[in-house]
Amino acid sequence: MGAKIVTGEAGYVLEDVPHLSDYIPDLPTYPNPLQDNPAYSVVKQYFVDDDDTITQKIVVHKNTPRGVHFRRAGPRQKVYFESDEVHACIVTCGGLCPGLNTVIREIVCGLNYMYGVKRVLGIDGGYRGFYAKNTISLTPKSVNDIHKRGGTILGTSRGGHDTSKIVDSIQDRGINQVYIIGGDGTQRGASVIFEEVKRRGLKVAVAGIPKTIDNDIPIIDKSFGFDTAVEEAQRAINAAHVESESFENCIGLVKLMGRYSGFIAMYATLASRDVDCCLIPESPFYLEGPGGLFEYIEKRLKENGHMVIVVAEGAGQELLSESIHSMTKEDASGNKLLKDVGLWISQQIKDHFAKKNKMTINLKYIDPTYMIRAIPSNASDNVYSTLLAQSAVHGAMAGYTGFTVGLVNGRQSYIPFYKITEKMNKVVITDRMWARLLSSTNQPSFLSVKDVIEDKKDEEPPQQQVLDEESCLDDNLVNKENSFI
Ligand SMILES: Nc1ncnc2c1ncn2[C@@H]1O[C@H](COP(=O)(O)OP(=O)(O)OP(=O)(O)O)[C@@H](O)[C@H]1O
Ligand SMILES: O=P(O)(O)OC[C@H]1O[C@](O)(CO)[C@@H](O)[C@@H]1O
Ligand SMILES: [Mg+2]
Repeated sequence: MGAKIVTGEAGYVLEDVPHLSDYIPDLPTYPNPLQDNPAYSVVKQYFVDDDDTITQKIVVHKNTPRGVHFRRAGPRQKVYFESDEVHACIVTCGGLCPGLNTVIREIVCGLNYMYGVKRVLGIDGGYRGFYAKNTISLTPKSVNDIHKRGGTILGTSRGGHDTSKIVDSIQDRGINQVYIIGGDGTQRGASVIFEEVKRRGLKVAVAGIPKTIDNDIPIIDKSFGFDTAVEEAQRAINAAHVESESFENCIGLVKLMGRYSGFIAMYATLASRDVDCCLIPESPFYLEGPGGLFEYIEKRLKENGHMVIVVAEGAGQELLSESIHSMTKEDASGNKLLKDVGLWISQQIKDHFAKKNKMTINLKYIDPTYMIRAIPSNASDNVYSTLLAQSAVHGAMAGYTGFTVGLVNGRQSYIPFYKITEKMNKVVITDRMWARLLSSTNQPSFLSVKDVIEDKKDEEPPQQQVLDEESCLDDNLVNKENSFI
């Protein structure tokens, strides 16, 4: 389906989400049952006005266009489903992330407590569970405690997305609301499910809830579970620091998740203050020679006797592919399989210092990657996950479909799938946040002045990346940094 674009004065653009009534004529509407709910009856203007939209661009100049907006999430006065007509299902796909169980819990409880919906199914083990497994019945009672546990009670998987089998299963089971929790790949899968549902003319609302521990989804302020992951990473960094302080010439090395986006490593480094060097996929580095990593390590050890290095799993992959050849190239979803930068860099450092009898060093390597995503979410991610789940429920009940729910500049919004899947959110190393990190660690930038000038001469701006306050005036660019600071 083509984009639903509404324009207004002063360069206002609404990138709207699809609605069931776009392709099913004469759908009946019903008063929102929340109007009789005692908890909400005291709230003035509880229902969201249909004209409410959220701006993507928060820093503007006097004469710049108002730019892209998204539909504000929340309960509507009229709903498109009667309570006992709803038959919902929930699926979780891709990697784990703290908060998954909270989102599941709050969809089930939100549907039940706010809209009186009793029939909710869990799909077992990701997309393939639609056609290859039995479903799990979910009630407020059965999900009551799950937010205290890590992982997903539904199980998850990569690969196995067979659109027509999935939509057949939706149709055969009489499901009319589908809640899909997952990362960029999952949202791409959700988008094709929506297209197929629409092609068949089904009254089925498809709602995505974005999940990514790497924080690599664009538009949204940040992903649920990210704060928890950064907090948990502190424990590994602290251990690396304690170890490195206790031995002579000791390097504590911590590998964190971050396939293409180094946000966890960057924020964990900024939070810790004990890190001397942070390596991320977006910032190429080199080992040998002036300005290289070995020279910096030698300097820090001479100055301080110890150091801590944090490396994101996707960092330096171009260096590794020169020296390690691996047979398996992709996972079941088609994501490139990475080589272990932590082990590789540990060996390179040891070899370098052993080679010329340069210095006797100790190196302690800590790999907590799965530990930081398998834990339950912290308090703030629990609240965040709850709001996302409730917004998704309000959207589906109001007949919206083909949307991902997300926080944009601190407000819950409905975002069309294509905005979420067309780009990837990455750290912009020529922006202020990375400069803050460099000035906090004092590590080399691994960029010569010439590189920076060359970079700036590049015709294409870095369109899909998180930008700093001053660089968000271009309509095409994504500004997300304000919500982080
Ligand atoms: N282009 C696509 N079309 C249909 N389905 C897709 C597409 N890309 C991925 N999927 C499906 O989405 C599911 C999850 O994808 P993937 O394993 O890439 O994880 P993800 O959602 O990106 O999460 P994360 O990367 O955070 O772990 C898989 O079942 C995969 O088959
Ligand atoms: O080993 P798995 O489960 O495929 O997951 C690893 C990948 O998943 C992620 O955590 C994203 O979900 C990446 O950071 C990591 O590369
Ligand atoms: Mg992904």
